Amino acid sequence: MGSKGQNAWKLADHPKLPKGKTIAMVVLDGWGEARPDEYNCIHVADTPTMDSFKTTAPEKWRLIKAHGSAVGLPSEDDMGNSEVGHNALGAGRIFAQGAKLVDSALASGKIYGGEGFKYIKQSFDNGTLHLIGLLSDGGVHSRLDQLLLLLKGAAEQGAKRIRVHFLTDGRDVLDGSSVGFVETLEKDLSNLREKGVDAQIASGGGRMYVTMDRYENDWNVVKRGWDAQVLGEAPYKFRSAVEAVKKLREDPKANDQYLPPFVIVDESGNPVGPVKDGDAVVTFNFRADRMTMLAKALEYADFDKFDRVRVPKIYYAGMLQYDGELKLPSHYLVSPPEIERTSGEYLVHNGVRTFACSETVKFGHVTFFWNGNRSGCFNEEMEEYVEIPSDVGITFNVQPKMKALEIAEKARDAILSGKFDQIRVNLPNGDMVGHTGDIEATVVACKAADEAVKTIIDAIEQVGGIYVITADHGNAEDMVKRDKSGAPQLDKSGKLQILTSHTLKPVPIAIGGPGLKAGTRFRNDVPTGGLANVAATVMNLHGFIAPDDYEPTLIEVVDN
Ligand SMILES: O=C(O)[C@@H](CO)OP(=O)(O)O
Ligand SMILES: [Mn+2]
Ligand SMILES: [Mn+2]
Repeated sequence: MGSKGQNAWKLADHPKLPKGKTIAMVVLDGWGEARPDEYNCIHVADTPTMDSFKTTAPEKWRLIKAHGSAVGLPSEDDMGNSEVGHNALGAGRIFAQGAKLVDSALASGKIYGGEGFKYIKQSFDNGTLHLIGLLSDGGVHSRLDQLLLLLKGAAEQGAKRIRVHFLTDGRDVLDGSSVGFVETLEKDLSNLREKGVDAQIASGGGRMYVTMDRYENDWNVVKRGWDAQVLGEAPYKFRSAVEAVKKLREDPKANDQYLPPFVIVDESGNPVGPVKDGDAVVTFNFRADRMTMLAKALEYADFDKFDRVRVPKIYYAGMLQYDGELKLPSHYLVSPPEIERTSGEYLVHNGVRTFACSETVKFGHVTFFWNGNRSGCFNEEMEEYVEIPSDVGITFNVQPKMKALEIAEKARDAILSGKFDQIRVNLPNGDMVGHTGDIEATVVACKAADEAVKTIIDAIEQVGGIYVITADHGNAEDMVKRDKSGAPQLDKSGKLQILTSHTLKPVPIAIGGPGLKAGTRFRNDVPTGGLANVAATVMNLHGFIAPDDYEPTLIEVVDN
């Protein structure tokens, strides 16, 4: 529990809304609102439940912002993502997020005076500095410009030998863009070499196949990365990284997200950058979920998830600290946002019993991210978190229904059990299948998510409860890259450019159910409302007024 006294957690009663209603809080992952055309999979799909909210009760349906400054990102060109989206939903306030904090630490130079940088600097005289992370300008997990600044800064601070181990993206940026990012990186590294720094790329692989698994769905992914990055072993060996990516992409089934691991070798065929005793490692992603597993492998003495074979004694720092509860990693270059006093923590102190559920690939979204990047419950007696195992080793276009039905059934049972006041789920389909770029499969995915919503609201109907249905950011509602006028863009060969990434679109929020007091509706004086306004809204529906510093509620109760 937090350090505040019990009284400080007490929420004031809402003057009009009762306590004790069962509330379903549903987050459709990657479900935005966009023009209804053939590349909008939500529009194409049969989604009668989600449609009905909009058409039958417009005063209980609206759009909210889910990108840019509304979720603490540096600019309005930054698409939303699950981390910042669920942070905002759960915390009820907008925190300057990792991307922004790293930008300012680099701009001011403060990053080099911090504890984390001083720690890794100990390797600079005799060791190598390794940088591991996602190579793109997507801005969801990392950013190329930040990596380039860090490389330059580290060299100025005395790093003499640098090795970069990159993961290709194709998920937050267009598939195929990896080659350009590697070329840019190579150029910067060659500038450093001209200045006398021994700087090179040492290994690579696609983010979804190498290193960036999350929530312990498949440790093999992290192992493939470990073997290449730390041990210097991989099925493919190349003399140059640009050549590696180009060659591996020649396989007609290849894409940036799933490139196999490779290492760069010297003229005698030896890997140029395995990690050795006395080296430093920095994982340069600012976002937590897909770096936590590697952080554990790099940091923990006791580790049994795979055979690490060789565990070098290194100075390891994360770009940020990824898990505030586990204090993982213990060294980091930039302090993470301090997301405290989240709605989940308030609600347990006010007697609200919570059930949270998703499948593995989104499980931490409604637990870890929701609770401000903190693993575990606040109070085990008041909360139950249920994880449904995700399918492993597949791309989700082959299984577009994912575990939506199972999640909905768990939620239904939790609602009907009477044991919980809040039932919180994430439905992954629109996002996970949207990221594959497979339009047909994404249509199936959207329908499955809609059916899951139906199961949940039917249960709410039975117990006289309330539902709040929203999303964390867009994805499935737009599957093509567009020009300024909104027309789909073609690539050089005349092919449609498929958008695998999230979008800048707003997301819907709908409230309803038999437990919703008559006269409850969306206010019209918070037109710029965003995800951070949802926490106060949900607190109201539980019968409480949110703390003063929370973003304002979206609802009002008018006397009929
Ligand atoms: O898969 C992920 O890591 C991101 C995209 O990079 O998606 P989301 O934010 O929806 O988790
Ligand atoms: Mn998401
Ligand atoms: Mn996503």
